Amino acid sequence: MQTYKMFIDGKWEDAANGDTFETKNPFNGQTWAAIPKGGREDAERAVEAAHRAFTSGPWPKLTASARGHLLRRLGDLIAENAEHLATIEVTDNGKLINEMLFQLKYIPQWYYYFGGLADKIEGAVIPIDKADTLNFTRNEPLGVCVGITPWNSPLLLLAYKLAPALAAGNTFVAKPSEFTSASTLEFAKLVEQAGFPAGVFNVVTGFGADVGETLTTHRYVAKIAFTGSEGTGRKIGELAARNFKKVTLELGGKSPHIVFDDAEIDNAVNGVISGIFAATGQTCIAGSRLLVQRKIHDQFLEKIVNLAKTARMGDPLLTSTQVGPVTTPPQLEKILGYINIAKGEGAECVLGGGRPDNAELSRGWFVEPTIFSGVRNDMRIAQEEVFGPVLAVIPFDSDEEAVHIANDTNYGLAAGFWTQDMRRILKVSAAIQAGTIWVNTYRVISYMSPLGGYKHSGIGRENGIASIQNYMQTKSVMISTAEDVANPFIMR
Ligand SMILES: NC(=O)C1=CN([C@@H]2O[C@H](COP(=O)(O)OP(=O)(O)OC[C@H]3O[C@@H](n4cnc5c(N)ncnc54)[C@H](OP(=O)(O)O)[C@@H]3O)[C@@H](O)[C@H]2O)C=CC1
Ligand SMILES: CCCCCC/C=C/C(=O)O
Repeated sequence: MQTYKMFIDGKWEDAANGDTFETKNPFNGQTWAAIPKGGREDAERAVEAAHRAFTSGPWPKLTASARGHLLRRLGDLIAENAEHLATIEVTDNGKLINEMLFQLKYIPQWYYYFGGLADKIEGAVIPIDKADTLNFTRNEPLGVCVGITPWNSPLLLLAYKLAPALAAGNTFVAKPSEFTSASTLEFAKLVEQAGFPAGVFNVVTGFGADVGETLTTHRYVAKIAFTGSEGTGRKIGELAARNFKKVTLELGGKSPHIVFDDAEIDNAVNGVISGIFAATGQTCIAGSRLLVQRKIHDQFLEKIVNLAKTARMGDPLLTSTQVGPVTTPPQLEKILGYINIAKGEGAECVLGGGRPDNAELSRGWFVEPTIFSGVRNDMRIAQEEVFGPVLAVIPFDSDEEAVHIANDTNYGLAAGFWTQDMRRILKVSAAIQAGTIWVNTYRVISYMSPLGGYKHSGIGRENGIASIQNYMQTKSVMISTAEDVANPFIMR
């Protein structure tokens, strides 16, 4: 049993009231760590520390190059500790070690990339149409930024927010999900080791309702970057709007994954299976609605069922495991609930549909890879985010119908399709309303490429050069070079 402390103002702290909560391993349901149950007071302390660090002390005096150097040093430390961090993530969220090792080895790139960008943030000199006036712009940091992250990929989704925020000169308070706080606290040790000044990065652990809301409403907080559910995103957006705080929201998805009849079928089968069953379906970009052209529908369905049947469920720390548990007991209940809803709606369960009948797996929070065929796009199983290993299969006839079904959802985070026809690739990728489109591949992400949602899937884009603008504001400076300032009562 491991005991953690929070990281506030460069110090390792218990919650003000001394409370802790347990964090459990989804593979066996066992408690493995105690996390401080921070509350309002702790959240306020963290924001105040971040505010002090932003306004005084060494951080605002650092050159942009020095900030970049610190970020690159942090990237190196993450790389050196990738295996340890990946193991903590797996113990906390049950994702496969293969996936988390890949993530942890890739995450340093965010700190290198945005570290490299820190000293390339330039203003402009604008030739305004005013005589004797020099006009230039400065891109300035916002102040205290808050990152509220979910349990599916805690350190990756933190990197999306923290790396550009620090590169731009802000300070930061992180609030990880109550279900997966340990990795962010382990990560804070590396921030300390990298030599960031006290208060520049803080972690408050605890529950969304009190810690999260305090962070969202505190008057010193300038910006909230959130990844999570649509419902919590809406709450955060509403609270932030009342005080004109800036937000980036990366919310849910019901991503269409389309297979046209000219697709390379074996590649498409592999892409579709990994699109929904990798990460046990617990990813906002899961390809959870499979649209298959009618001509190949039955053959394709048979192939994916046969492949999904072979998935090895088990200990996510074993590299041979292909499907791990779901992360939380509420999530398990939610997924089983949706499976019942789909059955009640008349969809045909052609694979899985419950918890595995296996003594070892029954200790953990496992759901069988599940496939429903005969789904209509107006069913709840096709419209609502399940966030689990549940695939809804819908037939279609024409390209127009595929695009119509793909877009007939409130979400618009991602989409994928498989075809060999270049004209179709260009037309369909333009017609689908989603922030990321994959063609003949799925779930590829890069620190260099913007991602985010259309419609209810969110506001703003993370990653890519432009995302650093989410953490800056522009000031326009006008300097008169005129010798006389005349005519006091007119606008200049
Ligand atoms: N887009 C994505 O990547 C994700 C989407 N989801 C979707 O959300 C569903 C539910 O998962 P859940 O964990 O409840 O997701 P939430 O959106 O509730 O949680 C995400 C983060 O927000 C925090 N939070 C919760 N309430 C508030 C609040 N009022 N103010 C500020 N922060 C808050 C949570 O803290 P705490 O953990 O303490 O509640 C957590 O850190 C999933 O089934 C899935 O559909 C979930 C995870 C990721
Ligand atoms: C297009 C949105 C991409 C979100 C990437 C984050 C994914 C995390 C995960 O799959 O765990």
